Amino acid sequence: MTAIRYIVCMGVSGSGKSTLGHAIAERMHWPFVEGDDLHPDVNVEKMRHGVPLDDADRRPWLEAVARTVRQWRAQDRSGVISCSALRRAYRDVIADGHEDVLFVYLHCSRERLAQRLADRRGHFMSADLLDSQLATLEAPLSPPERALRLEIERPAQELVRDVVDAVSRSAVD
Ligand SMILES: Nc1ncnc2c1ncn2[C@@H]1O[C@H](COP(=O)(O)OP(=O)(O)OP(=O)(O)O)[C@@H](O)[C@H]1O
Ligand SMILES: O=C(O)[C@H](O)[C@@H](O)[C@H](O)[C@H](O)CO
Repeated sequence: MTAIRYIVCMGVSGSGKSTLGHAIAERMHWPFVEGDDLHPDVNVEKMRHGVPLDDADRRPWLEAVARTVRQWRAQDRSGVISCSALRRAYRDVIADGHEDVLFVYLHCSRERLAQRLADRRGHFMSADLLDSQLATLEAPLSPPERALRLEIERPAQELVRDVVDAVSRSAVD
């Protein structure tokens, strides 16, 4: 099996992608890129106003995420990135035909997600967008995709350990 070199923390808004992504990157000593920082300003304004993004809005953003992974690969470096990557077609853009990308899918109940978004301060994402995010989500199926589903109710340290184990196993299998 191809060794995992890139981790995409994916899931709907508020599922904990940034939080877990940081923790994984720190544990692995890999760089972390916050996928939200790659949105064009026009997307951020839409989300701030509670307007869901569509496929056309997401295209330049997904291309920027894919470019980040491509640059890491060209430099022979590993990395972790957060990106909702809600649909299979979006993940295909990011994986770009390579098998070295693991999608870590953060799963959570709607109630818990709504609570987290309500409690969160200082983030542009409107909590009103949760239902459209859930409607858009196509949960990854592994196989054919290379994905690891994690229940985010579990302690963060355990989630990090599961990801590290998956990466380690992929290097020896
Ligand atoms: N394991 C956890 N346990 C409890 N709360 C958490 C956990 N992980 C994240 N949170 C909290 O949930 C909220 C959402 O987390 P985070 O910003 O990491 O999600 P996200 O998926 O990156 O969101 P977005 O896509 O909207 O940027 C934050 O307030 C964060 O502190
Ligand atoms: O795909 C989308 O609808 C959005 O881009 C979001 O998911 C954000 O990037 C992010 O997660 C918000 O905080």
